[in-house]
Amino acid sequence: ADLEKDMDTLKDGLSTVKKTDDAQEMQTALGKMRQAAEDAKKSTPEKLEGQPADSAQIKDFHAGLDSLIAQIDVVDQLAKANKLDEAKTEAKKLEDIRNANHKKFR
Ligand code: HEM
Repeated sequence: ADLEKDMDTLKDGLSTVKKTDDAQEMQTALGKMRQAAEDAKKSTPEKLEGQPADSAQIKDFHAGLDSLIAQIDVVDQLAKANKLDEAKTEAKKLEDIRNANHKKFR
């Protein structure tokens, strides 16, 4: 899928994670977010077009997505333990990661 589509999937997933009071629904949304973040690594942001795959900026882009995936897993563990309030608190960090990376790559 293209990067915009993956980003839209992340957006929909995050909105569900923030809203839902159902641990199963939260986990399903996180699973879709995780897949989209993995898939996004196959794309090159417009800003970085023409950069070699081993350039520092492309590596930094991948690292940003890996940090998002790591935090998705933190939220998922809490959802799995049915700790939805804690999961939502940790989900705020997904927005921090988004904002920091959008500043760099969007
Ligand atoms: C939960 C986290 C995130 C959400 C909800 C999110 C959401 C979005 C949305 C809605 C767009 C606009 C898509 C469109 O044009 O239709 C976008 C664009 C973009 N995002 Fe994210 N994003 C997230 C995390 C990240 C991360 C971690 C990175 C990089 C490591 C990133 C990189 C980008 C880039 C590069 C674009 C512009 C697309 C392009 O250059 O082709 N995003 N994002």
